Amino acid sequence: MSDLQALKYVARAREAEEKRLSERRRHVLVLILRHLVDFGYIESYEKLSSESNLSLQKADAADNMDLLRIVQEFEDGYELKYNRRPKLVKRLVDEVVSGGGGVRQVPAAGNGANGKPVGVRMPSPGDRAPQPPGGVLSGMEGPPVSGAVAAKQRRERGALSAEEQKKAEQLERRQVILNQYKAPPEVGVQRVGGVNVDGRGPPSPEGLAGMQVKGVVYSRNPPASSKGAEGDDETDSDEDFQERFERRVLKPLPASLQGEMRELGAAITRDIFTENPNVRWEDISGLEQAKRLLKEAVVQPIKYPELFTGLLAPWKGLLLYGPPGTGKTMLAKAVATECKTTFFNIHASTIISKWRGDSEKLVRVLFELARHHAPSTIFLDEVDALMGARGGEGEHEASRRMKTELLVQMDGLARSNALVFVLSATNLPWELDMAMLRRLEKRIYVSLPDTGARLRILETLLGGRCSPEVPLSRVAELTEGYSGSDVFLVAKEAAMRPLRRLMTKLEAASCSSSSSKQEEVGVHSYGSRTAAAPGPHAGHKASVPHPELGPIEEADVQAALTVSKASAKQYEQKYKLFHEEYGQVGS
Ligand SMILES: Nc1ncnc2c1ncn2[C@@H]1O[C@H](COP(=O)(O)OP(=O)(O)OP(=O)(O)O)[C@@H](O)[C@H]1O
Repeated sequence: MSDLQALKYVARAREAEEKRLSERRRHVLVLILRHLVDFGYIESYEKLSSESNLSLQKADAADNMDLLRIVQEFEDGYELKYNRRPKLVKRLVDEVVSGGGGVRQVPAAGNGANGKPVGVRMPSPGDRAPQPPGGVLSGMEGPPVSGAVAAKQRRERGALSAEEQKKAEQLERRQVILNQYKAPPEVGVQRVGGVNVDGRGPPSPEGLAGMQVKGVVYSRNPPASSKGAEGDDETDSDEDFQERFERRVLKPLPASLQGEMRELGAAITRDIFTENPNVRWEDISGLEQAKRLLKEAVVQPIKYPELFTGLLAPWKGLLLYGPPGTGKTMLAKAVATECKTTFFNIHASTIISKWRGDSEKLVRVLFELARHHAPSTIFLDEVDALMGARGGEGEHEASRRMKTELLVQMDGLARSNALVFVLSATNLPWELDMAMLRRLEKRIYVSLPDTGARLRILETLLGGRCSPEVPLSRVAELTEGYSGSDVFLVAKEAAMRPLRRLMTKLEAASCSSSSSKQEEVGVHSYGSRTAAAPGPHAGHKASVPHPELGPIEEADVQAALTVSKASAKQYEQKYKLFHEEYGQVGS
């Protein structure tokens, strides 16, 4: 097998394993959601649902499957195998644990004194290790891990035969492996969104309003960020996207985010792309070099991290700059569609207006979340609005602090190995703060489209709608200086014209039909009151033939060209100058 194939194989295997893990995590969450609803813990359901972006409308426990049944089957299977009931839950307060060598007092966890959150306890040597991946039932294979601890103690006392010794070593190795799967403290199911889900605490009666508990009819809206993800018409690629999204976002917020920071974290999570933006590289006409560079900078380092190390470590800050409407946002969306990263779509206004005064904290939380959900891309659209030159007249103190924080976070990224990229876009690159520009080390010029790219946009939009006489290549030449968005407007204007002609015909036809209807009704009503029955055209327009939408003619395109002008030409020179001075690549 060649090195390249081997790398591909490793990358694919890693992806498959990640996929399995994410699916299992998702299944557990769905089962918990179902359990909460079945037992009336509606507030807890709501919290978990919004935190995990899952709802029972989207996925439910399979028939005859619920958490209680799984636990019962596990207990029964365990008992059958080891002749005793498994211990599933341990009390954390003043519990007396009998270990191999005596009696030990477990301190109450999370009382504030030890700084640990409530309900989370650091592992101690006597703990039973968590089950390995593969589901609760597969965890039954092999003796319980506490056996490894006991064996170790006996071995230390020299009380083991050679064979027992070997077995003990195997058990220890197994424990080490199992420990690798130990859930980080924040993943504990004992507290979800600050709510106990261990069956204690009363269900909230008001939370039950509007909710049919069995077979859930959940009347409230799902969280905004999950809207659209539940559509029926998802294609395969959308499912892939959704799966990737869930793989990252189902992870609860990091435990380090507490109180106010947790709220900010939840707000930012809503800015993660939950729907597939569905922009493929091939949807973007031209800009071949920009596409290639983006792939090289973001896609490949994630796919082949082994190759992008040391000197070849990926760029962490990227800037797309160029005239408005040239496809910068499209490029970013293609990154979101095609790259397997969590995509934080951050508009300058999200950080500035919504969080006035809190922007600095928001930036910190944003980067923390991006690391938490890595590999991630933070897309900062209109980055000039966020990171204009500092120290300007009338600059607000809060804005200055936010900018400094952004720079600090960018520095942190550059130093770390976390696969987090900052992809930013601007129409006004010369207004960017110099320190920020320096940190956006890969600067990609997204220029006005050339003739070939304009022709491709026109063909994509108008192909099949135009009469064969329309010379699209000539139109492409005539639109020199137009941005992709300007070309789109020309195409739209041209396509509107046959529609207007059709509308005129339809209106005329419906006028003549209603006047003939009036005439008929009039004749009857003048004749006799009882004969005023509707005529053949009354009440519907069945006899009016529907004119067809004709093709776009050359005159339509000419007319469209006279009303849609190039909007972005005036700054072309300025972009070129900036590109020569600071840009690294043309497109
Ligand atoms: N290269 C392109 N290929 C196909 N369509 C394009 C291209 N460039 C622009 N367009 C069209 O123009 C529209 C606007 O593009 P986009 O929003 O990506 O531009 P932008 O550079 O981000 O603009 P702004 O800087 O004003 O935000 C797109 O929705 C698309 O219809």
